[in-house]
Amino acid sequence: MTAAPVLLSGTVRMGARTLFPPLRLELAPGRWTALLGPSGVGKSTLLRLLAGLPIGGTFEGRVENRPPVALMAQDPALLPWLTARQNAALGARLRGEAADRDRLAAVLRRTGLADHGDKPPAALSGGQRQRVALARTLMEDRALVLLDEPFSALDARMRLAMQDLAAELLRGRTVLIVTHDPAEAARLADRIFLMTETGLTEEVAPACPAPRPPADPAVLACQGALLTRLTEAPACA
Ligand SMILES: Nc1ncnc2c1ncn2[C@@H]1O[C@H](COP(=O)(O)OP(=O)(O)OP(=O)(O)O)[C@@H](O)[C@H]1O
Repeated sequence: MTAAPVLLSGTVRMGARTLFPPLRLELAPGRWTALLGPSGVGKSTLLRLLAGLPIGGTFEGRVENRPPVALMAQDPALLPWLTARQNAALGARLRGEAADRDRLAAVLRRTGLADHGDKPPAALSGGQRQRVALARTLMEDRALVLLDEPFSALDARMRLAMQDLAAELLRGRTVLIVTHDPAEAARLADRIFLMTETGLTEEVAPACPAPRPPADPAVLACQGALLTRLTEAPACA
């Protein structure tokens, strides 16, 4: 979809504090990149910069080759006065367009929300609300898709199913997923980066095509290596 890699380079200052030193993150076109790291290190801030959204601090750097973006933020941010179905179709509504009804029905069905489409967010569980936000993201036809802990509220079985669904429906897109789950990164990503206060380091992703079986030996080995690296990384101030 995107011809050139999306490239973010630069540093962020939050008041007197440098959030992260100058770094360079390159997203391979049409591939999944995973970003892991301690809480507060700046992962969501990187996503917001890639999405072209304001951040709490000052960005000294640039984003190059940014195509149209869909962002699934950590907070589902559903509109409480709309139903689950209307929230899933919000992108089209905001653009003054009619949502593709067949696609909407299919996405709601495949996210397990077919029986919940008429409910307001307040009548949904946390995992259901997260799936509405996922459905909203999957409804968008964007070359760059940014996912901030998109499956964190889901039970193990649903998490695997939604990972498979996202891998299927986002095939060919450039995807950056922020996750605290090493197993998720090992299943889904073509490239994996660990973010610490000293910058980014690349970890080796399994070579076989994603989505990978969760018990694949290469996935388990990658998961273990990531977990070790994460437990060694210093916590953020
Ligand atoms: N709007 C803001 N104003 C001031 N500080 C902010 C703002 N947004 C984020 N920060 C600070 O920037 C730092 C990085 O936040 P960010 O949300 O990017 O971290 P993260 O790595 O995504 O964390 P987590 O894994 O907990 O989601 C944190 O110390 C946070 O408190």
